[in-house]
Amino acid sequence: MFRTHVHAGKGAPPSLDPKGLFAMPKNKHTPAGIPVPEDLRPWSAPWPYYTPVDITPPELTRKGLPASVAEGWAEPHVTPEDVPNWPARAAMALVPFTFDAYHWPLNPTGRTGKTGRNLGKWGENCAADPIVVAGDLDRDGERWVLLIQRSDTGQWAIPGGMVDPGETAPAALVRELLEETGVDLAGHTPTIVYAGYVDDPRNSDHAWVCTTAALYQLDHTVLAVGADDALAAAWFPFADLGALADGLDKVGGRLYGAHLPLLTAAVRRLNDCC
Ligand SMILES: O=P(O)(O)OC[C@H]1O[C@@H](O)[C@H](O)[C@@H]1O
Repeated sequence: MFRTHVHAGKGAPPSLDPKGLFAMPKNKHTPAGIPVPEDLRPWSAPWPYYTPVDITPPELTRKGLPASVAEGWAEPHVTPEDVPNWPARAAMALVPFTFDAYHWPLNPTGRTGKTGRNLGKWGENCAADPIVVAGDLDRDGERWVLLIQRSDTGQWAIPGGMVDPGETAPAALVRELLEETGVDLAGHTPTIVYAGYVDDPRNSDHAWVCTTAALYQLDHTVLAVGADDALAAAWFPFADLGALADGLDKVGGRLYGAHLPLLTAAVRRLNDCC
């Protein structure tokens, strides 16, 4: 049985990923933050002259925000101080978080070296990630996972996306999969394999992604076509993460590294139950 230990945010161990195919995502639209030494990540560690990089893109500044709000993906609050319902948001959070002295929400993993917002919302942004697996190792000698190629980083990722306002995570799993691949799994009951923080390149000290990742198991692969913000959709070998690395290597692809903990959880679940 394949086993590996993965620290979220650190990528895969070199033995598993000698070619660096599971690298952490780089997003050309998000500047790098300042380096944060491990011992200064916790908010409790004093860092008097901490000056994170503001990663807010033009479409989320005071001037650009109205157009983004009209497009439906951004909330209208220029700073966290404008958000009216922090107690409710904190109570509903997938991963608990605290606030600083100015009542700005603080990233639950600590300092990121980045400030501002390059996500739809301040604080926690909820995503949903459908991990669709086909085939049976004993029956077929292989198992496959459905990935899409992201248009922002060019890396291969789970076909997930953000949960819309008023939408549930189960509904978002089905909607995102359909939008990005054309695969309709409405009516299927998936198994949640991961619920927590995602090491997304757009995360900052005050806005970050958490996700619910759920496993769907199909008997056979089905037709999948990249659509919406996916450049392509394809099935990759998924007997274990080594098989996935080999499959990516064959097409010269790389994994969206932030999804490695989610896929690791899926492999563990599959191998535990079979
Ligand atoms: O694809 P968009 O909507 O940009 O962002 C959501 C995705 O980004 C990741 O952090 C999440 O795990 C999810 O897959």
